[in-house]
Amino acid sequence: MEIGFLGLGIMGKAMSVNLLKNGFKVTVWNRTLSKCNELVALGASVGETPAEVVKKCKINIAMLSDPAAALSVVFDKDGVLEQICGKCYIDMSTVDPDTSCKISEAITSKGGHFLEAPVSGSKQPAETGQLVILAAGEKALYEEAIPAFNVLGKKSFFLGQVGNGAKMKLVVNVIMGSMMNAFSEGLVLADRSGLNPHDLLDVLDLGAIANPMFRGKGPAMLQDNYSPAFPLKHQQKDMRLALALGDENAVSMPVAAAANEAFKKARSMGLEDLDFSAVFETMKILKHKS
Ligand SMILES: NC(=O)C1=CN([C@@H]2O[C@H](COP(=O)(O)OP(=O)(O)OC[C@H]3O[C@@H](n4cnc5c(N)ncnc54)[C@H](OP(=O)(O)O)[C@@H]3O)[C@@H](O)[C@H]2O)C=CC1
Ligand SMILES: O=CCCC(=O)O
Repeated sequence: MEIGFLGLGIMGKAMSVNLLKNGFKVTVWNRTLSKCNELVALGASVGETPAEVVKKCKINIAMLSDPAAALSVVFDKDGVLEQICGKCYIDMSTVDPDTSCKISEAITSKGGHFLEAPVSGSKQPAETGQLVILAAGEKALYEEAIPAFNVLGKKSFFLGQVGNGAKMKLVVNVIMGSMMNAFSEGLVLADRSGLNPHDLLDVLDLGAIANPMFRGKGPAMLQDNYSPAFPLKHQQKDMRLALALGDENAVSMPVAAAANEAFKKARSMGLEDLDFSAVFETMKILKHKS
């Protein structure tokens, strides 16, 4: 199966490398075209534009930063829409349900097939094919994409109509963003009240709230190491989109709203390209001042 892959950021690069290593032919495109070179060295072909990739490949995957990028790659000149008739488009970016529906309607009205399939899991699961895939849209395309999903992920869910994948992803990430804030506050509180925060990590890891995120990110955070796996700017984007979903559905979300403010504060401090765990830095400053 030949797959077109649009967007070679942290996730897209790891996912397309994984597809190549597992025997798929892959044609890649990235806005900054030079990022395609590493993939070419591993056997990928390159398309000069999204339209060129879609013209060549029956199944196309996108992994783009945000709603604006997802819309631009589909609707702009030389975009996906120009060649989509009879072709398949799977958007794995994290976007809001409205963006996903807009893309779906445009693609299907041109005779293309659409699936949204955002993922849970970060850089390392993308490298090792351990993502959790949250698909929704055309069931026949979901079934056709299973061989690729089986390489990219450890489990795929089909969630029904377009928008449900986006909603599930936003709900997961709003919980994750709130947890990261609570974790950061706890680490600062332990430190400022005279405890060893490394002891806190050990205690947490043995109790009812042990989880891979605390276990994986905690030690790095205590060394001020925020090498980006999931960039903070994307986590804040997901908080913003999840809060908008809460707004639409009259769901009061005070915890998420407070967490969003901390991520915004981190962006204002220039931390947007670091890992989202860098929100910890905002807590350190606040506690210093108090
Ligand atoms: N990192 C993670 O842990 C996870 C991320 N996600 C989601 O996956 C998506 C990608 O994340 P990630 O790989 O980390 O992000 P990166 O910031 O590393 O990559 C973003 C990609 O989007 C492209 N892009 C940005 N703006 C535009 C535009 N206007 N037109 C065309 N292309 C554009 C970038 O191109 P260029 O190289 O030219 O800048 C790059 O290929 C996001 O929606 C994110 O929320 C989901 C799960 C985990
Ligand atoms: O959207 C990003 C999710 C990151 C993760 O699941 O660790």
